[in-house]
Amino acid sequence: SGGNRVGEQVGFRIIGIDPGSGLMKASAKAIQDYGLDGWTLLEGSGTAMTAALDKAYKNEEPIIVTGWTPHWMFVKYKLKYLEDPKKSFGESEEIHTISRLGLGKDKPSAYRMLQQFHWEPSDMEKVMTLISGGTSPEAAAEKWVVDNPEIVAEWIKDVPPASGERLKLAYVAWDSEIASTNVVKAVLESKLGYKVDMLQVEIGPMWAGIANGDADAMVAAWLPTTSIDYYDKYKGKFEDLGSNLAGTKLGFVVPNYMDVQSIEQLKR
Ligand SMILES: C[SH](C)CC(=O)O
Repeated sequence: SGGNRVGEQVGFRIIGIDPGSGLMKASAKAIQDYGLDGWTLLEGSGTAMTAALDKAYKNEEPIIVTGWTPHWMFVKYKLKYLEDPKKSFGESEEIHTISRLGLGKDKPSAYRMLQQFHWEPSDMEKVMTLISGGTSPEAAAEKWVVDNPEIVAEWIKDVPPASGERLKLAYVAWDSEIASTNVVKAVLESKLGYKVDMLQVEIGPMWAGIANGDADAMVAAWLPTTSIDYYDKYKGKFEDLGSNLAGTKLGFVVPNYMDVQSIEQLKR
């Protein structure tokens, strides 16, 4: 069947990202749901996954990666999601902003800005694409802030400055969260006078850091499904400030030059 041909072409391997991510959990579920016996989901990182994709794409070689939207890879390459009729990857979700308990009292300006932070997938992809092209995350974020004064004005509406106060943002090194966290930092610093530290950690320590107060906030909670394990584990020990982006997607992603359309075709 098609699964054998495509499977043989990619060595029955799917190139994944960091093991704790919800995307990897959903990917393992898809392998189970579609009966993909003999297939291996390779653990790694977002960076390693995009490096493998770049190499394969340049040589027009077959590859299957775990992918998500928003992502610059859909701007840079001609890619498609494999159809997921069993909905192993769930529905489109939202990314939520999460803060430690008490942030609203201790740092009201940052708290208010974080509550008002909301943008579109196309906004995030602009920053991600600049970064993937070699611009530093800080410079890409600052450029986006300068280029989008009306959106930024919404985020800081009725927010008094807090000159010199410190704030700690936790994040996981996914290209989407590198973009969003740097944009939030740029606005907090340039518009509200905060000194922002960014703490890059794996997903588990990110949630633990918010729950134990080591970090003030993060803008990386994909919900209601992707981050649900951590959301449930730390329930009551964080504050959900709501959605900062709507319209995400998760799945298995392949270059358009591959003749495969659905996850079902991967079955041996
Ligand atoms: C990889 S997505 C940016 C988020 C997640 O999988 O938890």
